[in-house]
Amino acid sequence: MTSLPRVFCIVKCQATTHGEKKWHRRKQGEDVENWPGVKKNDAISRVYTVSPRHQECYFLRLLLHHVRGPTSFEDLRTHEGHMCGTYREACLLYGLLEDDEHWNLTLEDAAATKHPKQMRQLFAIMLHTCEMSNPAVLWDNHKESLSEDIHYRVQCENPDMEVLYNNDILNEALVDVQDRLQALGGSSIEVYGLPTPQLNEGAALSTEMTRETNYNSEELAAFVAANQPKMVHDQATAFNIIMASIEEEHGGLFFLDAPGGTGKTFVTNLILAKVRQKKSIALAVVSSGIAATLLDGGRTAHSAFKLPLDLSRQESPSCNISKASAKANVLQRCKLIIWDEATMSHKRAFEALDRTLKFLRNNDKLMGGVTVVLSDDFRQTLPVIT
Ligand SMILES: Nc1ncnc2c1ncn2[C@@H]1O[C@H](COP(=O)(O)OP(=O)(O)OP(=O)(O)O)[C@@H](O)[C@H]1O
Repeated sequence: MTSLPRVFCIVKCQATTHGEKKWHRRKQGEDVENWPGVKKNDAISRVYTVSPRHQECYFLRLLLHHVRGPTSFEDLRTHEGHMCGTYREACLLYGLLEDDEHWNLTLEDAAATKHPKQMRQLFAIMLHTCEMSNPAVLWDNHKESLSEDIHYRVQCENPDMEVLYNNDILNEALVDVQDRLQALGGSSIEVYGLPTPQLNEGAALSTEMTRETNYNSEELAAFVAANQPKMVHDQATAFNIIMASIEEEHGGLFFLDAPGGTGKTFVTNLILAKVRQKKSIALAVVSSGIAATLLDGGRTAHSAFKLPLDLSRQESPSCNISKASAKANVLQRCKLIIWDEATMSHKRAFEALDRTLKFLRNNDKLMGGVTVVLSDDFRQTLPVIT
């Protein structure tokens, strides 16, 4: 019964005066050779109208008008042998979408005269109503103007360092654009091809986090490119083993031991740069303040981990860091901890760190699954005489 309307239709019989209705077989055209079930005829038909708001449907409709002889949806999305992930991308490759240059100029003009908050409102309106071809490229071109007020606020909170535009600043701007878009009744921001904002980043723009993420990737890449080839065989072996542990997220505890002046600090600075270059967090701590100046971004272990001062008197000490604090956020996200001059620290300092990392990261592996590199030279430690 379900196929009845496809095969038959009911029409009024012209011959009778009473308008009697009769079933007639539908005109279906001729079969297409090698395509069972497909018919062809010379009838003119209509394609459904689709609103540009239903983005992928709209782009599919656009392609149906321009691509000749497609045999499947995949075929429709394929341009010169490359199958696109979306119909929008295929439309772009076919040159069916208009250039976004006038939207680019609009945002450039706004950047010169408007407050970043007003720019974000403008960008949200543009996303919602202007059917731009590639909003992600516009975001990329103007993300710094769109988040300038947030950058300024973070800079005022951290007057002793030059704050760079980092992912957390851009994330806050994206969250604001998303809120404004939703207030206008628009879709979620990913629908427009923009990065998904992280909503639970309350402590992300804290001084602690800014300090650990405020690195210039290009400068670090240049430093790595200049120094990595200089490593001697043993340095390269240590470097590769530690980098593999970080990249594969195996965690583990390493001890970098070599006589003084043989390049331990050289290797650790290279590892720090390599990790930070990828926007990951790498903490560099040392036991004494003066040695902290030798490591890039170095701090004393007591300051970074809030170690208790009376380590020798406590049986099982742990760091004074609560789970909701900014320090905890840094330790939860960090991939590497380098502890130089490790032989100068009390063994309970390492036990306290181990306990704290396990607790903060909800991970029972050694050091909560973070790769920890201890570095020093026992030969330089004076014998303790009691
Ligand atoms: N492969 C290398 N190529 C060029 N210079 C290097 C290399 N390895 C080490 N150096 C240089 O040698 C000097 C001493 O190295 P470094 O300070 O890293 O040694 P160290 O083992 O940390 O010493 P200490 O135990 O006294 O702290 C530094 O100036 C460093 O830049």
